[in-house]
Amino acid sequence: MSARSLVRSPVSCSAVNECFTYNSRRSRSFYQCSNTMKLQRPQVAQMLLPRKLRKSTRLQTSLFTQRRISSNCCSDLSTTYTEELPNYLAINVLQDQSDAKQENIRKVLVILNPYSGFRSSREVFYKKVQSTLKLSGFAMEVVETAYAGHAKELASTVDFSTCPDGIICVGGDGVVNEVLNGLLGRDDLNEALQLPIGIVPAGSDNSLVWTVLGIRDPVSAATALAKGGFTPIDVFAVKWIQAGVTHFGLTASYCGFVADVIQLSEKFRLQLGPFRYVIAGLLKFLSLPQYRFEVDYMPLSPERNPKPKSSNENFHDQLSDGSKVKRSTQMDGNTGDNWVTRKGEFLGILVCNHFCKPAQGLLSPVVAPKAQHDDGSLDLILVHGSGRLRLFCFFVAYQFCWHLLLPFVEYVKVKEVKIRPVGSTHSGCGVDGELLQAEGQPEWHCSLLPSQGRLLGRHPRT
Ligand SMILES: Nc1ncnc2c1ncn2[C@@H]1O[C@H](COP(=O)(O)OP(=O)(O)OP(=O)(O)O)[C@@H](O)[C@H]1O
Repeated sequence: MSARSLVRSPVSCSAVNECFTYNSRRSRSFYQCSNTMKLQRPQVAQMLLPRKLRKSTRLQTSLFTQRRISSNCCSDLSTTYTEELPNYLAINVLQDQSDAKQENIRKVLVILNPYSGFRSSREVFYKKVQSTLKLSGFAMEVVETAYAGHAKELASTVDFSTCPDGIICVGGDGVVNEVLNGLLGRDDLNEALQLPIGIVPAGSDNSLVWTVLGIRDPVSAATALAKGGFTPIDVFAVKWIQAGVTHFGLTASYCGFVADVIQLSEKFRLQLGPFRYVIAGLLKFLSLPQYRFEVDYMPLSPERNPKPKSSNENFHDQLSDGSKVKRSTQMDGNTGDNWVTRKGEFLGILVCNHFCKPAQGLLSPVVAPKAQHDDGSLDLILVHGSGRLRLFCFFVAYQFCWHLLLPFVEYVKVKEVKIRPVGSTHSGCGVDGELLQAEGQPEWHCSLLPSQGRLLGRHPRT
C-alpha cells in the first residue's frame, strides 16, 4: 500500500476533509471567523485520528507539520497567527508535488564525445552532472560518439519523440556544431528548429557556452539546464559556392592564420589535448605564409535594416534550394547593391556571431566586443597585411582587448560576407573549430539566419 493511502485512510470522512483541507480562496475568512475554531482545529484532528496515529502525529509533528503564518489585517483577533496543518496533509502535499514532477520529466538525448578536451567527458558527465540532471527531472538517453561525424549522424536521424526536450552535448564546440548541422540538414526542419541544444562544457575551449550563457564549468551548466529556459541564438551559414555545400555555425567563421592553426592543431590532438592550439599557433607563427584574399561584405545599415525578421519562413526561404543558402536572399530583402570589396593581403578574416570570449586564458579578452548572439548581424574583423611583427602586435593587443584600435584592423557589422582566396593561398575555412577544406579556388559565402537556434538554459543575468 502506498504511503498516500496509508495516511489518507483515517481521514476519509468528508466532514474532516471539510475542516482540514486548506482552501486558499476561503482561508482567511473561514479560519479567522472564530477564534475558538482556529484554536481547536489541531485538537479535532487528534480526536478523529486513531490512537496510534495520534501519537505518531504528535511525535512527527516537527517533521511533517506545515506551519502557515498569515498576517491578519482585518480581524480583531490577532495580527499574526499560526495554522498547523496536520502531518498527513503535508505528506499529501509532498506526494502531489512529486506527481507534478513526474509530469515535468524532460526527455533528452545526451551525446557525449569521449575525445573532447582532456578526454574527461565521461568523468565530467557521470560524476559532476548526471545526478543533478536526474534530480531535476531529466530522463536521459546517453550515447557516446564512436567516430568523428557520429554526433551529426545521431542528430540527423534521431526520432524526436524520444528526446522532445532537446539534445545535450557533452564535449566541446565541435560536437555542438555537429549536432547543429545534423539538425539543420533534416527534412523535418520545422521540428528540428524547435529542438534546443544543451551544452555541458568538457572540450578544449567551449567558447560558445561561456560567451552566450556565461558558463564555463560543468556544474554550473548542469544548474542552468536544471533551471530551464531557452536562449535564442542566430545561426550563420557558410556556403562553399562551387560545391553547393553549406555548413552552419554558432560561433565564428575564419580564414587565414587562425584556420591554419586549427588545421595544424588536429595533428597534436591526441598528445596535447587543449594545449595543441598553443603549439600549433607557435609553429604556424614561425612558418607564417602570406595570405591573399578578395573579400566582399555588405555592411549593416541600421536605418534601413534595424532588426531582421526571425520567423521560420525566413529560414525556409533561405534553405528552399535544398539546404543551400540562396544568393539572392537578403535578411531585409535588399537586392545587395551596396557591397564593399577589399582585396589584398590579410593575416586573418574573422566573421563572428557573438563576441567570442575564450574560456581558457588568463586575461579573457573578447574578439568582437560589439557582437551579440541574437542581434541579427555578423561582426567582420579584417586583419590587413602580412608578417610576423604585425601578427605579434595583433596578438599582444588582443590580450588587452586593444586589437580593434590597431590601424591595420578593420571592424564592421555586416549582413553577409564573401571570401575568395587568391593565388597560392590555401583554401580552408574554419567554422566553430572545424575546418572546411575545399579544392581549387573556392568562394565562401557567410550569411545569417537570425534567431534560428535555441540553446537550453539562460544567462544568470537574464
Ligand atoms: N569518438 C570519436 N573519435 C574521434 N573523434 C571524435 C569522436 N567523437 C567526436 N569526435 C570529433 O572530435 C572533434 C572535437 O570534439 P569537441 O569539439 O567535442 O572537443 P574539442 O575539440 O576538445 O573542444 P573545442 O571544440 O571546444 O576546442 C569533433 O570534430 C568530432 O568530430
